[in-house]
Amino acid sequence: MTDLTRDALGWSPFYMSQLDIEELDTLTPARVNAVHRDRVNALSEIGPLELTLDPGITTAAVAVGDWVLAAPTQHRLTRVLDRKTELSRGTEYHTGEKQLIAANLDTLFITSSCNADFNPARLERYLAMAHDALITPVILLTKADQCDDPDHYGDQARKLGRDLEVHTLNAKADDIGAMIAPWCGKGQTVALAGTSGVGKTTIANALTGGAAATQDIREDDARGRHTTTGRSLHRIAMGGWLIDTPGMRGLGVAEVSYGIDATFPEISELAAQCKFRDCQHESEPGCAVRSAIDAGDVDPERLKRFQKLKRENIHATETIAQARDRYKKLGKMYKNAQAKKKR
Ligand SMILES: Nc1nc2c(ncn2[C@@H]2O[C@H](COP(=O)(O)OP(=O)(O)OP(=O)(O)O)[C@@H](O)[C@H]2O)c(=O)[nH]1
Ligand SMILES: [Zn+2]
Repeated sequence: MTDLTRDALGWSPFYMSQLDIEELDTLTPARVNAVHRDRVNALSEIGPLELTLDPGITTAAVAVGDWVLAAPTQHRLTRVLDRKTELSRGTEYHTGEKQLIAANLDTLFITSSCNADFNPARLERYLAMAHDALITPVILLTKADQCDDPDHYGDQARKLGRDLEVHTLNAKADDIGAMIAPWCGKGQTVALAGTSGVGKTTIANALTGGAAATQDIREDDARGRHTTTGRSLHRIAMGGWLIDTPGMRGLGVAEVSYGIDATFPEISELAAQCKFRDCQHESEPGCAVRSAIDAGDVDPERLKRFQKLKRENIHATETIAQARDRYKKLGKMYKNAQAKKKR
């Protein structure tokens, strides 16, 4: 039997503090494990629930991993609780809207392989995303068994952060559970990110005993009906939870300026000492970053990738902000036209 107590589901004082006394008496906290067009599924102390949404809440505002309050007898979701962390994607450039990917993750396993897939710039993008969302990143480098010198990759990866956790492994044979147990214990929530073929499914299956591979499961919902739906919050043997949604598999980088600085601390800290506040660290006088590179203290390749990621981030962020402006203007135009019609 799966333990569905609040603690086992990842409940904490952070969520509890958001409830008032009446809510505490009448509503049931539940953790979302599937989001559909018009309803969500959630796990709670009283079992799995299928919930429709109160007016004013749309499923676009709910993510797998969310804690919600449910009125269980009416099978309704009444409120989404504030998130500890959130992963989202700014795909809708026309509206500037974010697409939610996962909520309340504690750890992101950034996965690559000890082969040509290994790419510091790509790993840094994922690191920036995790840092930006305040999610702990852990790097997993698979296919160590197919490589002569896995430590070479491990060492390269460790240079991408301070005290960065990096593990090289054979995803098909190693005891992955034991290796990453500290992040997968009771109530902890994790996800796997990385390009296609690096071994995410293999690792997910090792952690969940195959549950992640089985996207469609038949089970009785709260009303005793049979439902067949894709669930995306999977129980890990050590007591944690793995979020595996299609969105998790195609993460990009946008609006992560804080995360970029946190991913390149040796550069962002020096940048504060540059003579000019908007120093680009190209050829400006009094550039602390350039000095450190000349002195051999900072890797020039890291600076190049830092600058590239910053440029891309500004581009994406501006696009979203500009789109918002445009839509505001459009909205005004529309209102004016309506007002004229009425006159
Ligand atoms: N030898 C070896 N093979 C591995 C390892 N990790 C994964 N594989 C193999 O690599 C292939 C791809 O692994 P998957 O787990 O499907 O990769 P994925 O990241 O889930 O790929 P997508 O589903 O496309 O995102 C499979 O044939 C795995 O058996 C490893 O550490 N060592
Ligand atoms: Zn500078």
